[in-house]
Amino acid sequence: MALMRDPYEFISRQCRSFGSEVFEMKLLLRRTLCMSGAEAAQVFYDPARFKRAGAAPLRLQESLLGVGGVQGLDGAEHTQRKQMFLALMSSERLQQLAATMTDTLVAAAERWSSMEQVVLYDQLHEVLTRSVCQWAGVPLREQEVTKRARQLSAMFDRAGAIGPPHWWSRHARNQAERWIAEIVEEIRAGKIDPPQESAARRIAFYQDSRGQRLNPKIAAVELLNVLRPTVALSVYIVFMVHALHLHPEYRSRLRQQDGKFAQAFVQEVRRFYPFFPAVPAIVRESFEWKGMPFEAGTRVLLDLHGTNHDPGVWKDPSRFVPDRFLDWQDDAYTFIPQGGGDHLRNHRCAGEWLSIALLQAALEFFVSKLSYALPEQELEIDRTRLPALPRSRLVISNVRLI
Ligand code: HEM
Repeated sequence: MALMRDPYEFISRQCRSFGSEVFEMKLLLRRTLCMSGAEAAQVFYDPARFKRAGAAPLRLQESLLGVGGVQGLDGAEHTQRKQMFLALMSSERLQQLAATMTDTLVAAAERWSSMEQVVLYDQLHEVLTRSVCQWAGVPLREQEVTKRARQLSAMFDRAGAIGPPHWWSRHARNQAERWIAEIVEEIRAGKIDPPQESAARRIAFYQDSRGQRLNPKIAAVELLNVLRPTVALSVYIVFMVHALHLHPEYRSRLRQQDGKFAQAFVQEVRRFYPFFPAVPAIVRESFEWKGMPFEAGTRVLLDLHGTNHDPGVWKDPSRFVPDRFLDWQDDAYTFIPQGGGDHLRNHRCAGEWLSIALLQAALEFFVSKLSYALPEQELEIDRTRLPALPRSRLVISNVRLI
């Protein structure tokens, strides 16, 4: 299928060939509308027009997302659950996680320095698993780190695959949900006592509008909604190291200047590199847009990657130019690598600020704290896999802490 063969470019390419921001196609035998661009995003993030219940394909719920989590909620129930996630993201807490990740990177780099070659993508899964479990109040014994890192990474790294890798992703989700549901029950029983402000405690004791706690399986889905995507930041960190390698001219500015240029660099990594291709929703009530009928119940995909590369908004969109973000006016619909609209009212990523904080800390680590080389390898980005990655998964060598 064309979308699976070319997940990142398909929608924007078709839009260009039809000369329209919206077109119709059949996806898994269902009529599906695909939209691209900032204007499309503004319509897509209007909760009066779209809902999320039933939007995600079953194969993604069984692997990447889980069933019963915030992604599939609408209206007041969504806002209340989303508030719980956003309450975890104070800047103080994010700085704590960034500091934990940097310490974990330093410890890992000591090991890497005795290795001939380090496959960064794989190593980062363990670094981020250790860091986020500690921050979120999830107990993790040393001997289970590798197993849990594999389970958390399989949920995003294999979810989009076909056949056995996808089944492994589903199996990993089942195992991880069982692990976390048990932890939730132990927290409720007072056998584990994570810190007050931790995700594990907040989610275990979260109550809905009727004063009901989440059932342990759904609580596990939500706690995994914090752990899994934090480990998925390994994809962006690999892209960041890839960008540093291809653009060494930025290194001295990153070392010398205040955080503003580092932030611009991180934003450009999020804009430029392919990660989440598109997000789905269902038309709530029929309406028409750009001459296209949007009938109630139709599935719609919003093109995230294509919107971030819209030549009408971004000058030379396929060039990596961090400076474009130095005077960029933040807006909710033109730059949407982690969804658009409002973080509370819409389904925009709950972990966007966390992502930026960790990417900035990782950037500082790779620029100022680590010396390394890139041996010969296939650095070309494989855009047919989901998520896209350099074919080599990014190998570094001659690692030394500075
Ligand atoms: C690794 C980089 C990340 C990417 C590319 C990413 C991307 C996204 C995207 C595209 C969405 C859906 C937006 C929509 O449906 O409109 C989303 C939602 C979400 N993300 Fe992220 N995300 C990332 C990291 C994180 C992190 C670190 C966390 C938590 C710590 C997180 C938690 C969530 C949650 C809970 C939702 C559901 C929000 C809702 O349905 O209201 N994500 N993310």
